[in-house]
Amino acid sequence: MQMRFDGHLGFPGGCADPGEDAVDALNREMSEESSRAVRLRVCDGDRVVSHWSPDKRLLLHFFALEVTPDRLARIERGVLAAHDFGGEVLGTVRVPLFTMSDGYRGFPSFLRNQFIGNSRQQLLHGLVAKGIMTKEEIREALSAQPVFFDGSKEAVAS
Ligand SMILES: O=c1[nH]cnc2c1ncn2[C@@H]1O[C@H](COP(=O)(O)OP(=O)(O)O)[C@@H](O)[C@H]1O
Repeated sequence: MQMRFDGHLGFPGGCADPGEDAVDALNREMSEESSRAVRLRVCDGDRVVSHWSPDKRLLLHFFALEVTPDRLARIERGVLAAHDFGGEVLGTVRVPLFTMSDGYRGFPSFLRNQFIGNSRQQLLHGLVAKGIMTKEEIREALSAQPVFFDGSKEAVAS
């Protein structure tokens, strides 16, 4: 994912310009927000899910690409030289997909960040759709509570 200018996490992407379809728009946005050294291109078959936001009157499409660890590292380094780096994009972050022995640090803790739009929902949906996590693992992560120094857990509002 990426840290945005507004302090929220989100995915590379943005609104389509007039005359663009979702695939064209995402490929353009990725070339602005991501590495030019590593050419990232999606096609319609990479679309995982679409959500309609009645409030914003936006149709939000989520695409996923599988990359090797080496290619991911090149993408991350390349973002530092991207057109939008330091402006709209403040950097990329890897999502920790593990949970530590306290039952909270790692993925559950990551989910407590601020996410733009429905990007948290897109992340969770994508992890299940791609077989990376089960729905049960997602449920557990969403209900995990932080552990404080004295061993107590965050009070859950009733
Ligand atoms: O990663 C994302 N997932 C889902 N929705 C997002 C994401 N990033 C931005 N949005 C939503 O898309 C809309 C446009 O976002 P933004 O202002 O970043 O696009 P822009 O790059 O076209 O200016 C906002 O309503 C925001 O909530």
